[in-house]
Amino acid sequence: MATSPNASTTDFRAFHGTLIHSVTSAEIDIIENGLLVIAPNGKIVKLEKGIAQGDVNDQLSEYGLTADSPSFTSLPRGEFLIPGFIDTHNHAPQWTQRGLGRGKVIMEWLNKTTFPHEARFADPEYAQKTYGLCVGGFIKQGVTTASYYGSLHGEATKILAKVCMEKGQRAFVGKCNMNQSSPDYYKDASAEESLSVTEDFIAYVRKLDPTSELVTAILTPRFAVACDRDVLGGLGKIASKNPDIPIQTHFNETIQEMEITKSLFPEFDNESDLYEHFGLLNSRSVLAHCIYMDEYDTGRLETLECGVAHCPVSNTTSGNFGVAPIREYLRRDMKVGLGTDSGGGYSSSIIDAMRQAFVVSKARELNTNGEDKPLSINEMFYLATLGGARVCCLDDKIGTFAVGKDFDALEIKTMGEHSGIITYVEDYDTTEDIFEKFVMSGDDRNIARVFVKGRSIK
Ligand SMILES: O=c1[nH]c(=O)c2nc[nH]c2[nH]1
Repeated sequence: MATSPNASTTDFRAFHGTLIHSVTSAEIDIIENGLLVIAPNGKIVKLEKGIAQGDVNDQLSEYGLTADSPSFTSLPRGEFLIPGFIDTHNHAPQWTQRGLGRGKVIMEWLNKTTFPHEARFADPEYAQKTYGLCVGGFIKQGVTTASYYGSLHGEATKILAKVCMEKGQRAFVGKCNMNQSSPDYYKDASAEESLSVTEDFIAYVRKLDPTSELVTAILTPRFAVACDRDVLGGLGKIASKNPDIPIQTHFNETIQEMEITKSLFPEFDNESDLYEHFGLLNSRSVLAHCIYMDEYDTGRLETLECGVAHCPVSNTTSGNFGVAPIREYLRRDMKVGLGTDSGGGYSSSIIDAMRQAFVVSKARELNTNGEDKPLSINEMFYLATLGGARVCCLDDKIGTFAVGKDFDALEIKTMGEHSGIITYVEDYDTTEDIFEKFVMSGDDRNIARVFVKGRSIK
């Protein structure tokens, strides 16, 4: 068993200043003079609003802290805390191919750009080096939780899980199942092998992190195109035997992919029926893209409480310009969050994903003659935080600063040495202005510290 990253933390930690988190998909709470106290186990034990600087010591005394303690942070103007970003769809092996193959449609991009690259993860040394860079790179950009696809290799995917654990990132990690429609050099040897490597991987993760404090195995059929009926059915059985294990796949991503799916599985009229038949759609399912949706598919995902991983950068820059109906998902209060789809897109930043989600929502407004209004700043932020937590069924644990949740957070700085190239903060800016400047023009230089379960990991 790996040592818990919090084992050496013995002190309470506290912050005083501006705290910003979502209340609903459309509303944020900007808490001025907030006081947040975090217990040594990483849980938030106190959240108070409107505490004057002079009253901080009184509020902290029961935790053995004062305003002079090293684990107390006072956030001056231009600095604030937000919940950590949640990347609901991320291909870890594609870290070193981001941006490659723009303009290719999905099958050409997979065959020419992606599979030759992912095949390199047969080499554990390459996996160790690349996954270290990948997980470190996402942490640097404020991703406190990621849902990762690994490659098809069991050993490399174990390395990915271990790297997340060691670096302290919360993660779902999945061995990618794919035993058809790909070249022989990058394909599971058989359905049996695909499933047995998956079960071995699940057992490994259960040992690595027995209570899923940070790392959880996730079932990862790449997409129906890449899996035969035995693999899909076998994964469905594993899902029903392991009700704590989430499932991720790609769903209604491109017209080409949907046509190939139909030709391989003619007995199903749509992808909802297909994945549901094999036991892969439930409240733990994280479905990437969900772009080309009719009322039937949308209704099934709503009824089955599946989560949608919206990946606006890859949806609009690989092959077609895919406009997912996010306003409709929000209207129905479906679970929807953001994915960088690192590799599928060119950016590994959730801040970029927020902004591109806005661009896509403007396109959707055009496509619907103004009916689907564009996303607001608050909605973009919700998708990156609480929305993502809901997609991962982790909203009882993370996504806001509610007492009892784990402290997964980003300390944002917009002035001085951390200002980077953010839109300049003027004396007359309100906190709302500064927050909007961060969402629309900030980057990783504004993310001074990253916390997962109360532990500082950047
Ligand atoms: O964006 C994507 N990235 C992938 O690796 C992939 N595989 C199937 N479908 C996919 N879509």
